[in-house]
Amino acid sequence: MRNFADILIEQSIQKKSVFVVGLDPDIAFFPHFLIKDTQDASQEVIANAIFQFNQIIIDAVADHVVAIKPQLAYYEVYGSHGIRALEETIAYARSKGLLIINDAKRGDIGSTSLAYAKAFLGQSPLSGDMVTVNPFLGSDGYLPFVDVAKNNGKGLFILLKTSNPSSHEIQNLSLEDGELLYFRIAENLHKLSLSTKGEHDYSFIGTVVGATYPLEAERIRQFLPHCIFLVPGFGMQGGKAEDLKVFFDAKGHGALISSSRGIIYCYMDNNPYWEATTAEEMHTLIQKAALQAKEQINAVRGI
Ligand SMILES: O=c1ccn([C@@H]2O[C@H](COP(=O)(O)O)[C@@H](O)[C@H]2O)c(=O)[nH]1
Repeated sequence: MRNFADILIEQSIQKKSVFVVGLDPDIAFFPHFLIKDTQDASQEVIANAIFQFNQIIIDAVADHVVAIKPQLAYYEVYGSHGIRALEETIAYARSKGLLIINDAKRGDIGSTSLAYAKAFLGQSPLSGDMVTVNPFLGSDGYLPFVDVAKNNGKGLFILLKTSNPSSHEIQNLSLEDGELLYFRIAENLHKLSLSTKGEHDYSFIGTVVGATYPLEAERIRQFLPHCIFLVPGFGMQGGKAEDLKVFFDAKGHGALISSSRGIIYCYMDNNPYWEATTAEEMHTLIQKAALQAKEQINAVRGI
């Protein structure tokens, strides 16, 4: 049956891109034309600057990315104003034809997970197309996301092997039978993916695998042929384009590669005067960085 993975794959074929830009707005790195006084500005002023920043990025990357990935923490920190900026960003990205991955990493007891799932995959103004989900409360924590995604034609990414340096502390713990914890979660995911495959043979239930762990990714890719990988950690965290091949299937599908700071703050690179960057300069530099990243990734995919 047709599912959200079909939409994702068809859009990435049409745009010739599996690249995703993360929207992690930190006003400490905003040029002065967006905000000058970061200490005393009201939350409303900050939220307006965040939306303006995001609009510039979305305009610059829209031709080169299949989705944007707002990181919820950067909006929640400004309370209701921040959430308003997020809602405006989601609506703006949609108007440019982009898919939206809310990087929220939610997961709770079943009843609360259901509420989270409705917030991020239902009819709420916060709702995107996909959401990241923390599986560490067990299946009653993530199954509500699966149900709501299925009923609304959307998708989710369950954390498996995250990109951060200490991810091994918990995710690589050895279980009694010698299996690693993250791999046990992969076994559950595989079962779910078999019964939720779409026309392109991928489930709408994907998984997060960091670009910083290509060895693990190779094994996970073989074991989970029906799950799309969301791959953060490319760029700023050290994930390299040349290591990305193992994240894809033989057709160059099956993974979305995401970068946040490496793209959205590229105007700071080697520029001691970055605070004076103009909107036009920001647009040009970010567009160039997104195009370059897309092409590097496509080269590895053989596209
Ligand atoms: O394993 C994970 C899961 C999520 N993230 C998030 O992705 C971005 C990465 O930002 P960069 O600037 O490209 O390093 C950030 O929002 C993380 O919270 C991750 O890094 N790793």
